[in-house]
Amino acid sequence: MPGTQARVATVAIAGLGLIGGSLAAALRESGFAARIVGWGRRDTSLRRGVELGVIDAYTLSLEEALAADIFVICTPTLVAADLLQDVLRLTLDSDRPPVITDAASVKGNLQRAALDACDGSFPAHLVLGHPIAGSERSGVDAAQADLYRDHRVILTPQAETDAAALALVRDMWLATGAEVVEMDVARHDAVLAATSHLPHVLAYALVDALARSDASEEIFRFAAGGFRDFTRIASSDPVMWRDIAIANRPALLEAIDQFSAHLGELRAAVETGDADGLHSTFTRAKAARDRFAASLAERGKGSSDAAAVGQPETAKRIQSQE
Ligand SMILES: NC(=O)C1=CN([C@@H]2O[C@H](COP(=O)(O)OP(=O)(O)OC[C@H]3O[C@@H](n4cnc5c(N)ncnc54)[C@H](O)[C@@H]3O)[C@@H](O)[C@H]2O)C=CC1
Ligand SMILES: O=C(O)C(=O)Cc1ccc(O)cc1
Repeated sequence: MPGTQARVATVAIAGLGLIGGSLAAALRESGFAARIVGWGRRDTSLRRGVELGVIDAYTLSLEEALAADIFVICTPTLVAADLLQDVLRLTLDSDRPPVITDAASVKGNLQRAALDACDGSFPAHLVLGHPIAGSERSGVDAAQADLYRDHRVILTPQAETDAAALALVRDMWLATGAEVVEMDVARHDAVLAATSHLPHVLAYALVDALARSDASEEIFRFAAGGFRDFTRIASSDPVMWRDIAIANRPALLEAIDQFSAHLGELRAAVETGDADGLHSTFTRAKAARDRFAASLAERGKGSSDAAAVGQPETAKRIQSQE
């Protein structure tokens, strides 16, 4: 941003897809960093990132990327754990390591990876994070500078976390227009298992079950808006969700089991024609969903639910900022 002093010289983004590309674009637009550099193992998305004006430059050298002030891991969840270990091993003895952070959807596996790489002590320069914003799309071409605006970002600092590192990561996300909250790692993984990972598993399961049924052609031909709304997230990237399901196994199993028990109760109500039971479940759920929709509207995410989750129809495509 012309005339504004950048908070840091360089932010390096590892994994320039939807999430990394949107962060890069937002930070460029806000002037938070003087320079945004992409890092990856192959240059395809990185070259595209420069073309789109999302990043200033890129490197395939991890050592070079680690010269940045902040190194943000935005790769799929299981890759993130391996990369985090490489990065921690390379920076542990450094006098001036970059602040390391990430955007992955599960935090427990990264916390364990960090402890493993650092002989059981949590590194002070690591701040694990998770933006609660995104969509079913992936890749740098889907990046949006306003993806995080008015959305929450969860940071999970530990007792060992350096206060200045935490403040820097907090400021980085605030510069994207997000609201930053802090949470315990286990709590994060339990809450996200229920509100994000379970719904994705259910959407994939429903679409897969119907697609494999004998009447699938007819079923999809007559599916209406409700089916489309319920199943949008089954268009999400299978690699990303495979990684999330594996990384968050205990919490996701708990969420699936609780939901299965609830579905079993609903099944019994349908079987026995328990009109009161069905009516009270649906009434409770409607009230909860209406409260949720109202709170989204209040937080200023636009007039529709679609805007709240960053659907493509509402996406502002990245314009070249060169
Ligand atoms: N898509 C979403 O709505 C959200 C995703 N997340 C998390 O953010 C992370 C990134 O997700 P997206 O941006 O959606 O995925 P994406 O597929 O759009 O981008 C991932 C990027 O990582 C790179 N990558 C893959 N394997 C790599 C490797 N071995 N080494 C280096 N780079 C590699 C890819 O080339 C790509 O540029 C994931 O951990 C995901 O769980 C978090 C919040 C929302
Ligand atoms: O597409 C959607 O509605 C999402 O739920 C986006 C999303 C995906 C993964 C996350 O960890 C957080 C948000």
